[in-house]
Amino acid sequence: MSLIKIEAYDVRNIESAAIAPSPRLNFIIGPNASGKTSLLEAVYLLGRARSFRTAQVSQAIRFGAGGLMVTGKVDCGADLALPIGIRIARNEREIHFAGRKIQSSAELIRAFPVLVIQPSICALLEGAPKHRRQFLDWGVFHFEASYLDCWRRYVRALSQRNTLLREKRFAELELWNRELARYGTIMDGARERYVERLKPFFVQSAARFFDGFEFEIQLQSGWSKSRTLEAVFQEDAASDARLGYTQSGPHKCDFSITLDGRPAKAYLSRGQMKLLVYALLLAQSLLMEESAGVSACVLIDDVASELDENNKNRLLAFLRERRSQFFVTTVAEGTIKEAIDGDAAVFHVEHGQVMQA
Ligand SMILES: Nc1ncnc2c1ncn2[C@@H]1O[C@H](COP(=O)(O)OP(=O)(O)OP(=O)(O)O)[C@@H](O)[C@H]1O
Repeated sequence: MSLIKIEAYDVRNIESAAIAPSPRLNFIIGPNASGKTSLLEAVYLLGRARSFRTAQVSQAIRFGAGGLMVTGKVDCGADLALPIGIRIARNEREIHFAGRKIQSSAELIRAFPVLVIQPSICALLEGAPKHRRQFLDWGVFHFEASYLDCWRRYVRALSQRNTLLREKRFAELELWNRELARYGTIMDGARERYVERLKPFFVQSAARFFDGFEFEIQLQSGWSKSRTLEAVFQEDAASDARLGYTQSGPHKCDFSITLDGRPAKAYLSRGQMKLLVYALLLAQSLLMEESAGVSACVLIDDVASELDENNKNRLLAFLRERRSQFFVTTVAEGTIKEAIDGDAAVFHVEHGQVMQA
């Protein structure tokens, strides 16, 4: 899936921009603070209905404007291009896809899968486990149609169980323990399958940046598999009640990456960590491209940051081989010059104005 047209209004410093991107590589070039990230933000909003820069999407509205709007056309293959659009005002949000208004951002996420790689992306491996759960869940969501429903039911049951624990209403726990175990077990199975699918693609993409390193992804389910999930919830009820929350379960799931059996994040340099995260996210897009029959649009903000010439060139060579759509920003045209081929589109951004080269 790729965006073949995009119009953005009042997104950060962009008052209005209209571009016709390439279905493959798109380079966005401009000085600091010109609006390159703002353009990526517009694309991200179309696929996620939220910002990748801030938790409050309203902060993406241009100063002084009442709301922002992004519209586009998604090429779904087989000569089918569907309109997509989002409008965000301070207290309301409206999403349209294929000519109708949609209520949940889940539909949008499915319609236009978008991934972002930004300078702070190392948080994926170095930050809190919630980043890694989001990474997994976004991936699983595109493979298993029932996953979202299951995840929602789990979250609801978890919240109920935590309330009962805090209020010491133990007689009512059993029902929620069962509900939680039922959906938690399904979620765990889906995450395990996803990681198994991802592994060969991760090995493939990591091999592009690291010579002779053997990385492995280790999934931690969130509880010790020596007990069933239902047994965990039943047996831990007393200690959970003392804490006031459910200590174990798929909501505590995490994964780590090891290098020859050691935690990679303890040994790699900053630049290597960045490459490892690149490898992980590109593996996610590769997996989609090869197995799910759809491809994600990948946004790469400030491609040259922290990468040496050799690694940056390896990355660009890798992108050129892919069928996915990429939007890549840089401050200096020289950094990406060699990757500009006949299929690529180049955009220059200055003071919030976007010009197609
Ligand atoms: N809501 C907003 N309204 C107007 N301007 C904003 C808003 N949010 C951020 N800006 C400004 O928009 C400008 C462009 O920011 P952006 O992050 O897009 O720049 P950039 O080209 O990616 O720069 P860099 O290369 O430094 O990362 C900045 O001056 C920023 O302060």
